[in-house]
Amino acid sequence: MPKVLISDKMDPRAAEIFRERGVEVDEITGKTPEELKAIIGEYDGLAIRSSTKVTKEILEHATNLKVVGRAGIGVDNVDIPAASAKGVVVMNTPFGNSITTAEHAIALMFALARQLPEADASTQAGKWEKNRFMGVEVTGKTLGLIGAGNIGSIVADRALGLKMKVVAFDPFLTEERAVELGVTKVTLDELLARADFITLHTPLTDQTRNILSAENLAKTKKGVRIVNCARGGLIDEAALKEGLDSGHIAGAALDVFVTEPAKESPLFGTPNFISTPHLGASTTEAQVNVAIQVAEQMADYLVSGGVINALNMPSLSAEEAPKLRPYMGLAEKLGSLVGQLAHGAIDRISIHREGAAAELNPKPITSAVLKGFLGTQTATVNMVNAPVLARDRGVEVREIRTEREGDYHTLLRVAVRTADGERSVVGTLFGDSAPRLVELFGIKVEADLVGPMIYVVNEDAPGFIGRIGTLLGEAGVNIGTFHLGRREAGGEAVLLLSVDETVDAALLAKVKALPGVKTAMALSF
Ligand SMILES: NC(=O)c1ccc[n+]([C@@H]2O[C@H](COP(=O)([O-])OP(=O)(O)OC[C@H]3O[C@@H](n4cnc5c(N)ncnc54)[C@H](O)[C@@H]3O)[C@@H](O)[C@H]2O)c1
Ligand SMILES: O=C(O)CC[C@@H](O)C(=O)O
Repeated sequence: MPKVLISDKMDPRAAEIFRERGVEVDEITGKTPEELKAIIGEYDGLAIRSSTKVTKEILEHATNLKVVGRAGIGVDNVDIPAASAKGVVVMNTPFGNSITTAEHAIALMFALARQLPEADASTQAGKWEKNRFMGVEVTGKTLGLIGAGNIGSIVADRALGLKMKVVAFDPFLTEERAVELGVTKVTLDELLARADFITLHTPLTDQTRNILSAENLAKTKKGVRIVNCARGGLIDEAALKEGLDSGHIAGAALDVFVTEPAKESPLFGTPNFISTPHLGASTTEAQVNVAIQVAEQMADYLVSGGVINALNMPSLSAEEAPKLRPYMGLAEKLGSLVGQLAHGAIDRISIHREGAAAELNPKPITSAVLKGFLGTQTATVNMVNAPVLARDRGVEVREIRTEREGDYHTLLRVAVRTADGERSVVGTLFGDSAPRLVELFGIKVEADLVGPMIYVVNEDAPGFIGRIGTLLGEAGVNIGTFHLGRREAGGEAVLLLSVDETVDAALLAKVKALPGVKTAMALSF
């Protein structure tokens, strides 16, 4: 039974769902990194929010770990490259807390517009400073949205409902989507010049870090009010403090900080500055949503191989998984075969799905081909990092589908481009489950690709099979299966033999020395 650790505070529904789905679960929160290292080896899954830092060191101790599930959106606390290198799938729950976070941004915008926290503190201090707190309306004002993804678009919807005008800066926002959202797509400079309120909704990346830098803050309209419920680091906190002190910025509300927990900050105590302790996702509804989603996704993966919302692996639903599994087995074998046989640099792999295979989700099949192919070059490849490794090695990957059925009702064809031209291997599933090679470099040959094998290319001539059989027999090598194919009678022939143990180089040299043999290689699957 797979075992999961919930290491951050999470709604109890998560543990219930794991148990209902046949996954053992421990809830142990508040562990130090050292304590986590000591226990992580026991677990197949790790369910977290933002407190647990899944570092390279933790992953090194996670000998059984298969999946990290983030109950939330941001995965800044997970070393995804290190997880990918270990074949650990990293998932998040991209939608469960979006409404809640958008509502928090709107709440902070209103809190700034009417100075609610300061008015509250003053009133409760018995001051009744009615004349001190003069606010502004949001109606008719321009909201500048930096990032118009899930949360940004909900904020836009709510702001439009409040009769604000919304301008958005997001390099990935299409004109069509902007029209659909009812926002005007603008450049960052236009946004800075026009916005009465600015709200940020991007991830923290090299492009977005300090997107509100001192220079950009200086380009904002005097009296601007700024909200950040996305990630600390999007705003230069020192420059923000200067802008508030000078009065250029009328107010700022931060839910997120460069350093969290933010126990101290030069911003604390600044007039017109509001802060919350990373509460964007903290509503009962959002926490139930993300807890349920993360547990369902992780249990699907651990129990049936379904992959949803993974950041380092293609999606694969729990329904698809059983259907795709035999194809992934076939794909890996074909990738491995072509990796073992094709010589020289390969700069392109094409994966053709034909007949029934054309209907399937291509991504897991592609990952499996690449895993098989790259597995002949490196031991550290897995389904998760295979596409990245292929890209890093300059291998272009093409996915091609043909609905039409040929001789077989379902086929996978893996073709590689080498300096000598394109070479392909083709396989099918017998009985929809048993992987079988049916063509090798243009020659029809049916074979199971299992265990140690010998591949021989020879001239088709009488007596050859007897000679190789005798040679292997004399060397004490037992032949399991024997598969023959040829281009035409008397032409080039291919022989694939499965043997009970790997043949050594000396025996292989004797095979190569047999009359008519052009190539002889040991293969393994
Ligand atoms: N405060 C919280 O508790 C809380 C809760 C949930 C999410 N978040 C954070 O909110 C942020 C947004 O989440 P989301 O679900 O909307 O993400 P999303 O991926 O749906 O949207 C992000 C948007 O940012 C845009 N973007 C990327 N690079 C950009 C750039 N250089 N300039 C402008 N736009 C850029 C993307 O195109 C995308 O549209 C994330 O950082 C997430 O971690 C915080
Ligand atoms: O888990 C939380 O409370 C914060 C979540 C939030 O930062 C997110 O990115 O989803």
